Amino acid sequence: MASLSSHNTLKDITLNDVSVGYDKCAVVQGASFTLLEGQIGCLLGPSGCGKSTLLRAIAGFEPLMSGEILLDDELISNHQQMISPEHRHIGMVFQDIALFPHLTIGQNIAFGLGEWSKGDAQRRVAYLLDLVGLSGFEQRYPHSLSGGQQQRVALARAIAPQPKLLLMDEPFSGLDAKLREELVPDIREILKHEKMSAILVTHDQMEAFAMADQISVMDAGKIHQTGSSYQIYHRPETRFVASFIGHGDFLPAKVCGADCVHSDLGTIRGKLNHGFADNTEVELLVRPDDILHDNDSEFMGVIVSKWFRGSHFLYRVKLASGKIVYCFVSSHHNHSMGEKIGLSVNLDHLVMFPK
Ligand SMILES: Nc1ncnc2c1ncn2[C@@H]1O[C@H](COP(=O)(O)OP(=O)(O)OP(=O)(O)O)[C@@H](O)[C@H]1O
Repeated sequence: MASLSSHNTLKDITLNDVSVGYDKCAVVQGASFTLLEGQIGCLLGPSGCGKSTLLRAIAGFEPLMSGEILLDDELISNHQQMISPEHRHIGMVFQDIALFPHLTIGQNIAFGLGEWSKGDAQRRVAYLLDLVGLSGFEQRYPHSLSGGQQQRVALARAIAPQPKLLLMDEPFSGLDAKLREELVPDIREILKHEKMSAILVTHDQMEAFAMADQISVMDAGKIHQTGSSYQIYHRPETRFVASFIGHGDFLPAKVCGADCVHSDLGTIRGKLNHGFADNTEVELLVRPDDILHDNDSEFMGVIVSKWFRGSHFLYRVKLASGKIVYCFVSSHHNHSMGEKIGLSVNLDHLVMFPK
């Protein structure tokens, strides 16, 4: 097995057409993306779609069936060879925090610094304790820390040896929602401060939005789209991405020109995502914030469900055609169930899929 020649610098990672599986059966097929130096990537998808398998392949725990993985243009895996995990200079953080219970917090963080001089290791530990907000905890033991504090230590331990890349497999899923909400932006800030390239695995899109610069949305072993949070929410490239990310409905529509469609909510104008011929029957993605409560509109719908969300209501509204759509309305407009309200659509890009 080969070994990487250099480390302690931050690197791009590229996956080219990677397939990984168990017992000759591929569970990840044709995965490709590049993550630039210092960026945080995310593999986002439902349970069982192959996120952890792909992450394990990047770490060097799973061989590739085909394709290749490059770290700073250096081949680390293809179907014939793989650099062993310990020679990849990749750090890992898991859901199961797994700190060493018999070692102090300082010793836990210093665990991967065996080749450093004692003085350098001490300085690195002190620096990281400060960075993760745990100065003064060096002599404590893991059991005396909260779950969030332990996860900060796990992060400090993983980045202590300055890996080329940090891999995080559902690192926040064992924490309660409130703690997660506080910890996720903190961890992002720490990684950005360290200019650390990282890949996060999660099935939680809010976590992905809060953490990642680049999200790869996966389903059934395939990456459907890689892009920013904005791109995957507003410019989904597949029907799966459109339905998995955020709330949304598909409105039956018919193309009526270069920039318009006819629908149950009238003629809607906007830029088309790709060229459909006139009269093509399509499904138009409409998000709750695309549908406006409009008393002047001729298009009416009946409220069939409502949720109070503080600043606004999320209504489910049944159109004359029987189609039901989401609609955000300011919480000053407290309509009753069964009430009819006027609706109009405000879209600048029309995201459509063939029917
Ligand atoms: N060691 C293994 N041997 C055989 N099949 C496996 C193994 N590990 C995972 N699988 C299968 O591979 C598929 C993908 O699993 P994987 O754990 O990668 O998905 P995931 O997206 O990370 O799911 P989750 O979010 O639930 O952890 C699943 O069908 C799973 O049962």
